[in-house]
Amino acid sequence: MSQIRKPKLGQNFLVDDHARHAIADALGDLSQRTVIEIGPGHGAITDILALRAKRVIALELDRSLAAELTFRFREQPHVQIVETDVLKADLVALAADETVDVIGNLPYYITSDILLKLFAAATQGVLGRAVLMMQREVAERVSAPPGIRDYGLLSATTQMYAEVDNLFTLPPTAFNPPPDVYSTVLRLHFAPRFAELGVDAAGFDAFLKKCFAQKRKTLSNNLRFAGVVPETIASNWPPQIAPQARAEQLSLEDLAALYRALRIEG
Ligand SMILES: C[S@@+](CC[C@H](N)C(=O)[O-])C[C@H]1O[C@@H](n2cnc3c(N)ncnc32)[C@H](O)[C@@H]1O
Repeated sequence: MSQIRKPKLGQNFLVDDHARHAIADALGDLSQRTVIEIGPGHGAITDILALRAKRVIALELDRSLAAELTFRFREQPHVQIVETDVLKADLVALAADETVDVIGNLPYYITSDILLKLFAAATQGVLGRAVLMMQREVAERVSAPPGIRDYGLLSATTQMYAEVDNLFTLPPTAFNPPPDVYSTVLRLHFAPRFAELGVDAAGFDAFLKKCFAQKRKTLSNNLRFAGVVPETIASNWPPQIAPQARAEQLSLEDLAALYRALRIEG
């Protein structure tokens, strides 16, 4: 391949044939689905999607890779290659009133930003599922249940928007060039929980940031530090939550109950 790799764009291309099929398989039957692929690269996953999906929209920032794929799929109108930064793409407009799925061996340097972008689209109801490969340590944080060491703001935020399955982990040798880290594939089934838990998305997202601001602090100290009046905390603290609890120990149900009790805005 004549392509010059751009390490800054997270270009570690998947070369394990079994793995690229397993990633596509994780989205299930795609014959009636539109799939948005993030960072198609040389098309390791795109080639499989093109055979299986009703429609594929692949978003690639690297101009020469986008040109390579545009040429390769020039006679397959159901495969659209868009040269763009995924963080600037309008996913809701691309979905065009359908519920679409997302797939991607992500550029790891912007994993969190991509997740936040997907969550915003999920609140618009346009996303079904996503199968995403990311650095193993990040995947462990995303999928950790409360009370586990890895559980934190990223876990709580993700789990407000989606059910998360940790599917499998790949060694660096599955890629060319091999990255320095192991990689894990997660499947997200988007099902935002805000209405069910009686909270508003923007306010509760901001509240979670306050709750998890400093891991070493108790939850009530984090809230005080964020400017919540101590009397408000003392008089509204739900009885089921221990006064010295840390945010990392609490379920989303408990955090939502606390948010409702404190009626914290923004
Ligand atoms: C880890 S590689 C995966 C490539 C291919 N899907 C594979 O599995 O072999 C990440 C890809 O994302 C692309 N990329 C990096 N930053 C991007 C961005 N902001 N928007 C869209 N694509 C991006 C890179 O150019 C690269 O092709």
